[in-house]
Amino acid sequence: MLKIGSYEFSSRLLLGTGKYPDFDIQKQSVEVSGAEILTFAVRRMNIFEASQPNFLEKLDLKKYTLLPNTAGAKTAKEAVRIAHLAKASGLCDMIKVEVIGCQKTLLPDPIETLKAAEELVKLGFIVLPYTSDDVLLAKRLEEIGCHAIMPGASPIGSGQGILNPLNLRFIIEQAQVPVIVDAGIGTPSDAAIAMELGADGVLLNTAVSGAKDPVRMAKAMKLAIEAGRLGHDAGRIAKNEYAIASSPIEGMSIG
Ligand SMILES: CC(=O)[C@@H](O)[C@H](O)COP(=O)(O)O
Repeated sequence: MLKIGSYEFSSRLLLGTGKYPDFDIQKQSVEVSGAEILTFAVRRMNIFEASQPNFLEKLDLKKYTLLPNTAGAKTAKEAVRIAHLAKASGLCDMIKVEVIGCQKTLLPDPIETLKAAEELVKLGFIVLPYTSDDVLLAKRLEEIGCHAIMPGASPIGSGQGILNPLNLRFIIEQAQVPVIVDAGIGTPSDAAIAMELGADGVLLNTAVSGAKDPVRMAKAMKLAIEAGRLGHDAGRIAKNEYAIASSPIEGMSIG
């Protein structure tokens, strides 16, 4: 079970809802992924205008927990304002804090992210900040009361996979709240590695929505995340410098 604040989920895949070729493919991808948490940019939605086109309109929203995100915010103040909008729409009291500090790399601004997260925790939101893979910043975010930490694997949409597995491992080792690897996942094996490292979940979007066959990729991601988790829980063997025979013959008499 993935527990975030008072919420519990059986799927450890969190899926983004943007950039699909069309809404039917989005719907099928979401369904086969088994994801229970869907994230969306509040700024992209006409949350108060039922008559306006809505990019979540094909989805049966009763089946999912919506995780609004503050994409588009460049300051803590903007992120807090977007979070208030999301809460006022009654969609969910969880918020993914995303405060981007650089438009070219889309890397998060650590100071504004920390400020926004701190304020939103105080206001009673369930706060999931998207952060870099900085180990000490992850610690600070947990200390101020964030309910999960979402370190990036690599820049959003880059599909480069996990650039610094050691940092992710340190973040995971020290965390008492769920760690959800977010952004930069390119392939199912990237997602599996995140889970093998001990992550509690993976949030991804582009790897599925931009795949040649998004529906198949959504299924592959589901299976990879399940396999990675299973592998982690099963406990990997130690790495050895030299070979160790798989079928030991010591003590056996060979005629
Ligand atoms: C949808 C969302 O929240 C993105 O900002 C997220 O970080 C996913 O990144 P990828 O598209 O690289 O998976």
